[in-house]
Amino acid sequence: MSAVQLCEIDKRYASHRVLESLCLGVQRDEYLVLLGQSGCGKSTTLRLIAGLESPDAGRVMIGTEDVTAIQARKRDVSLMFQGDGLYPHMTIRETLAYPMKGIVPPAETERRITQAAKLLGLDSLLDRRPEKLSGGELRRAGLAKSVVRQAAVRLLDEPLSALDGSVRYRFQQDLIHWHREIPGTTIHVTHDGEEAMRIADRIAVMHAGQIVQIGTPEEIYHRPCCLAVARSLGSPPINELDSAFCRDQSRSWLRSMLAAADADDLPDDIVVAIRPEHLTIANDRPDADTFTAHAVCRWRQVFAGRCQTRFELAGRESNVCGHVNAILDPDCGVQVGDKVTLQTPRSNVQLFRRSGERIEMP
Ligand SMILES: Nc1ncnc2c1ncn2[C@@H]1O[C@H](COP(=O)(O)OP(=O)(O)OP(=O)(O)O)[C@@H](O)[C@H]1O
Repeated sequence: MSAVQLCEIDKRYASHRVLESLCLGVQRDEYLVLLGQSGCGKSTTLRLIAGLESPDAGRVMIGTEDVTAIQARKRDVSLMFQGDGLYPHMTIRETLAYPMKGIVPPAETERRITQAAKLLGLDSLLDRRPEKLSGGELRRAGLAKSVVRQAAVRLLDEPLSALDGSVRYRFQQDLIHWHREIPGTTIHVTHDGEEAMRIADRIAVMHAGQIVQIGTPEEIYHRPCCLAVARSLGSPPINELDSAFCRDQSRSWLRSMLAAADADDLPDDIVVAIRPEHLTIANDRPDADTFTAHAVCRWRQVFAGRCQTRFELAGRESNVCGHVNAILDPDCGVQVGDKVTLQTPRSNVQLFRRSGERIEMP
């Protein structure tokens, strides 16, 4: 059974259509990350689930209940906004206790606050006001509000934004720990593909007001349904080679790929996409099934056991017809200025139409 279900949701602000026939099913107890570029409608989707916005069409289900017309405060949902959402004039303890006043017995309120403080390492900070906390502590205190609320569905809007380095890493671990320790369904919004990959059970990718693909991080990363999804994950981003490159070097190879896929597209209308970590340096003569490209190394940096490189692709008459990023073995010996042949097995090559649609390979 789905914990949250959005069915055919439309949402407009004046004449601006933000969500269009959006459908999303979130399973009970899963950690779902809603990933998409700025402005694609992620926060609006969270606000609709929380009941802070109403859809123009469609239904919002929480569990088996249709909550489309039910007020926010009557939904079993908590929402952590961008930022911490703390009250400057209250201590953290008072802020956490405030929403439970008159609703939850004092002993239970105290138990929940103690549990949240222990879970998030806030014990010694409960009697401080927000001004006396660091950025990471503020975020943990903000999350504690969701912990004490004990809602079945927890919504987090960009919870890691504006945190950097170790603080960000620590808070990310806190989120995973909290989700495992306190059962519930978590929906986390971000535009950061790496963050989504590290944290999600499943990722739902949004584009232009719709969910375009939903799946495990592995599925989304390795089998994106379109170029927009392929671009949303991976750092450095997926390499996209267009027909200018194919005309010069691998046109017949690409024709055979298209024939194998039973696609009648012309090579000129195709984008060849390869993840940077899938490229290696060819030492022997590659077989006919292998993708190859002649390239010149223009940048190289070894960092954290990875050799990040950028190559110019050499076209006919030595003109430059594109660039690719590659993550190579630090021992591969490639230096800036070296002329090499890059290669990858056919199984690592993904083909897309210029319109963005994926061409399935057999
Ligand atoms: N109350 C509002 N009135 C008018 N337009 C709005 C309102 N709220 C959001 N929008 C518009 O709706 C679109 C989607 O906004 P939303 O905040 O859902 O996007 P988002 O994907 O969460 O973006 P970001 O990652 O930048 O927060 C944007 O173009 C935004 O300007």
